[in-house]
Amino acid sequence: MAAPDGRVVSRPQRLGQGSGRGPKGRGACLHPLDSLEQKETQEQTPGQLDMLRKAQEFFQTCDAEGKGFIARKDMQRLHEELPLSLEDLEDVFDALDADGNGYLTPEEFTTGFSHFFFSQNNPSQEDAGEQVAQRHEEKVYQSRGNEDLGDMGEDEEAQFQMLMDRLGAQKVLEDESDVKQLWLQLKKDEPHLLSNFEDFLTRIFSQLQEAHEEKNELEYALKRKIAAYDEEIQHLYEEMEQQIKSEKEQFLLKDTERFQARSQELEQKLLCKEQELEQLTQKQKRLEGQCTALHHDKHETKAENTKLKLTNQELARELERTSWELQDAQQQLESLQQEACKLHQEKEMEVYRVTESLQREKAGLLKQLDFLRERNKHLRDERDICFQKNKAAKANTAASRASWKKRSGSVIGKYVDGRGILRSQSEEEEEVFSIPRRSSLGLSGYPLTEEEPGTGEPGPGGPYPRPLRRIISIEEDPLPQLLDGGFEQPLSKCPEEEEVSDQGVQGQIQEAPPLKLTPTSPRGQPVGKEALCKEESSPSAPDRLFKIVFVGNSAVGKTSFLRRFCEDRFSPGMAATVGIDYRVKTVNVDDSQVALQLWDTAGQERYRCITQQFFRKADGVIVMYDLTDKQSFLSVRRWLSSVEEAVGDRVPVLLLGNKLDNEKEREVPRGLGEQLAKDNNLIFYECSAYSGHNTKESLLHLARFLKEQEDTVREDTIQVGHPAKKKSCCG
Ligand SMILES: Nc1nc2c(ncn2[C@@H]2O[C@H](COP(=O)(O)OP(=O)(O)OP(=O)(O)O)[C@@H](O)[C@H]2O)c(=O)[nH]1
Ligand SMILES: [Ca+2]
Ligand SMILES: [Mg+2]
Repeated sequence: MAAPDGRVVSRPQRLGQGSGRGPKGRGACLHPLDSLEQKETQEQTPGQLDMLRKAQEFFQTCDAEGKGFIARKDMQRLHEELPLSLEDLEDVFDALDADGNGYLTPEEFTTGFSHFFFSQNNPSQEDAGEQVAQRHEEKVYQSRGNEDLGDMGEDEEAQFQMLMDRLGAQKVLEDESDVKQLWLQLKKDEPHLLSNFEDFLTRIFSQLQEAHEEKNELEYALKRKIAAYDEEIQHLYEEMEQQIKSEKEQFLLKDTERFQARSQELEQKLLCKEQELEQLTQKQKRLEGQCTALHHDKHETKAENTKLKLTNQELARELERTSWELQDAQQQLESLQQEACKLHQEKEMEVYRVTESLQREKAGLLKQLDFLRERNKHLRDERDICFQKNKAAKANTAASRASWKKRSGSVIGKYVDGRGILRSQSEEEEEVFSIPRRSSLGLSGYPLTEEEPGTGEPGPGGPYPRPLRRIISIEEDPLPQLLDGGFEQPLSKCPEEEEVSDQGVQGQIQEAPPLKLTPTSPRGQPVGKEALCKEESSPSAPDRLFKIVFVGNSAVGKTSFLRRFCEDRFSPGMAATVGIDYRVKTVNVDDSQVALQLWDTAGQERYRCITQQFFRKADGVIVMYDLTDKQSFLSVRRWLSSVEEAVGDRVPVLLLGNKLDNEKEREVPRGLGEQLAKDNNLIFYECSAYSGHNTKESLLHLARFLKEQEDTVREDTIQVGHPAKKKSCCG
């Protein structure tokens, strides 16, 4: 059996508790009776046989089922046969169960049973005292047997009582009668067994007594143990109670602490809430105050509102009246504006007429000048002839001729050599093309070049007297007299006539009749002269005028472009423009005549400040670059910014990439020009003054744009309160 602590505890097997491991399991093959019979045959003693039989009988009584062994409870069946109590029988069983396994085999039973009887037949093994006692018991047994037969004698009674006393049976047995009867029977029937019986009884009683004592002891030990357990339990209980008490106290302590903390917290919260409540009450009071104030205000506002409504109505009436008045004023203003417009146009035309007359005067003067030059030439020729006659003066004449050749900038010198002989045209052309970018002169014809200072015309009366230098300003607005009745005839002839005139000097000599002269030099074309030619298809006077300023680096082809546009001609090797020049050209734009005053500026750096001033009165600007010259394109931005500096972005700008004919030397891709135009809101064309490609188209585009812009502005100014806006050029 396994104890809780793991140790194996062995215990004597008890009936009813055991696992049923009976004597059969030990291989007891012999039937108890067989073994008894064997013994019977071996042991010849008749007493022993009797005893064995008796024992056999007892065994069979107990083992009624024929199991072959006797259990503790089987022993109780002997209660009726023997004068023994149930407790006594159990004690007997314990005594017989020699190996203590809880079962009595037939051997154990008979051995234990016959022990008493055989001990009598082997006296050598017993001590003498015992033998005496046995004999005495025998006698008792015998006497008892006698008594049983008849009435029991007093002697036998005394004997039995003595026996009982000796055995101390009174203490153990309650009723002696059964034992007495058995004793008597035995004494009478088999007196030799009496002593054995008495021995048996003695043993039994002594064992019973021992058992009793043991029981008492055990009872006592049990009581003690119980007391100890009780005490221990009591102790444990007390300890537990103590513990519970302390736990309780601790818990209570904690609980109270918690409770206190919680109550403090709650108190604080309560305090806070109270404060909040107080604040809220104050707020409520304040709001109530405000409410009442607002209520009052509302009433006041209501009254005011009605007042304001009335005022509003009055104002509305007034507004209506005012708007009527305003409308009247607008109508008046409109009519005034129209008048002003008309006046402006008239003024413009007046100016145009004045400048045109001036221009005519100038043309006349130029012609006079040419005539005078011619006269001068003739005079010189005459003089030269005179000189030739004079041989002595020959050397002097040669020296003077050499000095003339050096002055490339002089004009009259071109026509006269040192010897007074007219130079041939081919000679002059050679000179022109050997200096590719020679400067031309400003509009008014006065030399502006600084690279040729001191280039004087050594006339017969010493150096040529130079008049005051002057650059014509755009503000003066000089215009050829296109609108005058008689302009057409003389002006249409101009280009051919002026081909020969040089811009170098313009005397104030008058009254000389104009002469038709032969062209002397392609470089001699006066850059400052006006292209007074009018479009053949426009017989009527122009109804508006636009001033357009041409800018761009030097040599991009501005002058060439203007020449192509105005005269439909191209002359290679144009001289660089000096100062400023202008041409006028009338074009047809959508059934209306538009005069374009085209201002040709000098691209050279030193004239920039002059150019700048001309932007201010410009209606449009043309910025030109040479598409075979990257640098000229890079300068476009600078030109644009100086235009913007002067006029902001109110003026439309046409960007022209010239020299399209020279495609193989192109340095500026078309895309770049387009992109630049797109970025700056410009009109863009690539053109060629040489081939005439896009010259008319581009300028007509600009003219149309200007016209449309002006139309819009006019419309806008009529509508009051709508300021004119600049239209997008490249849209
Ligand atoms: N191939 C070619 N050459 C041109 C074209 N236009 C002008 N040129 C030449 O370029 C040179 C300069 O021409 P100009 O018209 O004097 O240039 P510009 O812009 O007036 O120069 P500045 O007066 O100094 O500002 C001349 O030799 C012209 O012959 C063109 O369309 N094609
Ligand atoms: Ca046994
Ligand atoms: Mg030029």
